Amino acid sequence: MVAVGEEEQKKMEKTEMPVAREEKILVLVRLRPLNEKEIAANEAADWECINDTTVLYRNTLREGSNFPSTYSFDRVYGGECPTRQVYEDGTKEIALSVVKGINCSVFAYGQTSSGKTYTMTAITQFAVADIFDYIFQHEERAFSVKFSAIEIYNEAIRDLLSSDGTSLRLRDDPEKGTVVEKATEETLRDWNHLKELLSVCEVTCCPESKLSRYYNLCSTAYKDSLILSLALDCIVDFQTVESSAREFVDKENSTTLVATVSFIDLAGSERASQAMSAGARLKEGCHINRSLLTLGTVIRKLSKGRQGHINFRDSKLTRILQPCLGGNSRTAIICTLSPARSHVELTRNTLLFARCAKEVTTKARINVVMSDKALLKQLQRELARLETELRNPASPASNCDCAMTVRKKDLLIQKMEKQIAELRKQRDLAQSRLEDFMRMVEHDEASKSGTPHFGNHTDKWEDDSDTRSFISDRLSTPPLSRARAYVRSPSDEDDLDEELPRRSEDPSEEYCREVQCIEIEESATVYYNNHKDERAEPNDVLGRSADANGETSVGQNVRMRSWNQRETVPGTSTPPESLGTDFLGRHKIVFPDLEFGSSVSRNDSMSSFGSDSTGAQGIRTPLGEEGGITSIRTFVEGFKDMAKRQGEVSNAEGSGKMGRHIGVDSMDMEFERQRQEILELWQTCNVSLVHRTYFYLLFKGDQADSIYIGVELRRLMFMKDRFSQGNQALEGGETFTLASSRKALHRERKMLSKLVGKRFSGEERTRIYHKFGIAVNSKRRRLQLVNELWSNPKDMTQVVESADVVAKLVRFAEQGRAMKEMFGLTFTPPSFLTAQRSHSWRKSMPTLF
Ligand SMILES: Nc1ncnc2c1ncn2[C@@H]1O[C@H](COP(=O)(O)OP(=O)(O)OP(=O)(O)O)[C@@H](O)[C@H]1O
Repeated sequence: MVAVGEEEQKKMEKTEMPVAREEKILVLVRLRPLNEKEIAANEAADWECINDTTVLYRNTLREGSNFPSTYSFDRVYGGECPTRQVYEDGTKEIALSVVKGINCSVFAYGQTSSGKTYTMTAITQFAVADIFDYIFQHEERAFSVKFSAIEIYNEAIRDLLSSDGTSLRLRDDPEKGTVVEKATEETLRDWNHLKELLSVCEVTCCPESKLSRYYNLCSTAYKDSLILSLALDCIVDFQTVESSAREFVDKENSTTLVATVSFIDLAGSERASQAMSAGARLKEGCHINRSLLTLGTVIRKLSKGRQGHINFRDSKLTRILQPCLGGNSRTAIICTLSPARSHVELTRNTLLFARCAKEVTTKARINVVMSDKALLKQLQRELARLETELRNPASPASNCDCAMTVRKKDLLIQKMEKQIAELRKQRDLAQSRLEDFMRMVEHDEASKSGTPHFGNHTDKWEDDSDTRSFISDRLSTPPLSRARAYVRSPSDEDDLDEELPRRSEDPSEEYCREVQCIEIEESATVYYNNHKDERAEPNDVLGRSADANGETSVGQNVRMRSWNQRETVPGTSTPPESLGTDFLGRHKIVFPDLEFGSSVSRNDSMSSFGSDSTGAQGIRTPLGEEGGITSIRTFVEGFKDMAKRQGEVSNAEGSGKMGRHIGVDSMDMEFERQRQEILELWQTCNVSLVHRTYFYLLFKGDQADSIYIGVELRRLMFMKDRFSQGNQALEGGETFTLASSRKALHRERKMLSKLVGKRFSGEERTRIYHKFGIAVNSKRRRLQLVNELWSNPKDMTQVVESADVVAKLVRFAEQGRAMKEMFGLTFTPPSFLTAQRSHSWRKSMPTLF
């Protein structure tokens, strides 16, 4: 083996060829002239090379066909073009790569008598001559050229340099890939020696083989060879070239460049149907068909990018050609064509093959083989280094390695400890939820059997850490500061989906924070403290009292805040920020978002418009210069009317003037009407689903709840009015429109959809999907579900089910009064009011879970 030094190898790699270079197969097309027979048969030449790269089909009679009329390749050559040019243009560069340690191959593909052998004969001669030329010109390098030749015939491989005629086997070599086992290799001395060897091949090859014809062809210009070509798969000439710089020969640390150039003359590409179809010929036809069909399949698959299995092993031909087709080789394919009209289909097939072939890439690299000595030396060096390290663990290098390893391990341990802690947390949480669930079951059973259950709920409340923290958050954090914590600029909106999960691992916490309160500070307690024993003025649950002018005013700094302080959910905002008393003792409402001033004194005499039983009429007035005032007035009017009605009802009931039966009926109807209106307004104003759920579950239509319901109704009407006028609502420095409220609702639905998988088991989800008419296997079913939630205010069953689902998603536990207080409405209505029966919002709560 001849060797080159490492230095030299590096130099070659740098300057002449990268270690591995990906390139497409070079595809050349050669169109031969009409042969004598074709001319004699008056054949027309339908194909023409119109420039260096394009072949044109010029049969105008067939213009209507679906086939393209032009085909382009790296180079095309017409009939007049000599083989020398075909060789010089591209093939030479590829073939000579072998002297630089790069495998290469040149093969000819085409139908019988299209000129494959004619071309390959010359190409092989030119290439071998040039290789020797190169060798002689580079005396500083030591070359060795070895020659071998095989033929593949009926899927049998024969060694053409051996006379015993036994068929050779293919072997998969871990380093060299597929090799022909025991093939004779002759070291070439010069060009004459090659000619001698070729004559040996001529004797040993199949009498009908291509090689014998090859030599015949040298003296014959034309031959009809259809049958002969079918009798042979291909002839492959291998020339293995090894080289090194002479100065490194026999040096211990030497390496060798080894590469092979293959010249492959394939059989005709005709289909088996064109083969002779009897006896031994049929068998030959089948083999040929198999080889060439496999070649076609392989090329087609490779041209599509090597996806899936490539069936190289389906034929001997493709096994041998594997490196040339997609591996470590530079490859040129010369596709030969006949221009005759009678061969148009075969010509097209060849062109299609060529088209695919030009998409195939190979990745050739310089093949460096180390001599045994060099390899041994390198291994010894490596061994010595490892031994030194073992003997001396304190060496700086190993110390450094150890320290690095320890650091890595430490980090890993830390990470795992965090994971363990997280898993523990999750386990505890799961446990507590399980306990909750068990309590709920117990509670349900207890309530069925008539046992009071509020205590159970209280237990649940105390045990549910999420809910507890939520409630304590609500009660301990001032609503406005909480709101500020969630203020977003409009530009943040688009990022919400990405941001929300980062803000909190559990999205439900976000929702807990979103549910805010209306605070009527002091009023309730003040009223209650002042009037708990004074049933003389029981009719004003707002704590209003008649002033000197007989006007009714809101008592003791009744201040209102939003049910939902989260500014990104405008549907839940409440317009008046505060109601206070002005210097006259009359009560003022402060609307920081209104343009006409920060404070408007309320004077009942201004209130010329009447409100209906709900106070809804006046609110239709637009918020203009005057309209804004009237809307506010209406808002306040509503409160008065509401309180008045409640007073009347209470008085009537208290005095017994109205029959209880009549009172109950009318209140039921009123409650129903208000409820329906609120449900619809929630939908219209895009109110948060969590808010709807909390409100729905907390306020059941008890007498004590009527104030909340009234406030909610007015708030929503006010909001609807603002939105319908295209106005914005300002809340905590942030403005909202109907569109932004819709966006906020959309975001909320998305967040809720993320909780569906967390909060419900598979079985529960199936039941819920079923209830909401969502196909269990449909795409994005969670999103479908949350889109359905609270979507139809007229469908009470859906409302009830939606409330249940959302409550479960945000882990709401019905806490009655405690939750109401969390909302900030801390009225304690007089006992005669609370003594009434309830009109439940939740008429029938289906069992979902
Ligand atoms: N470019 C050319 N110029 C002149 N004659 C050519 C050319 N190409 C091929 N021929 C002639 O066409 C005939 C068939 O060529 P050749 O035997 O090389 O075809 P082939 O494709 O190898 O066929 P087969 O598959 O049967 O081996 C030969 O007589 C050859 O001399």
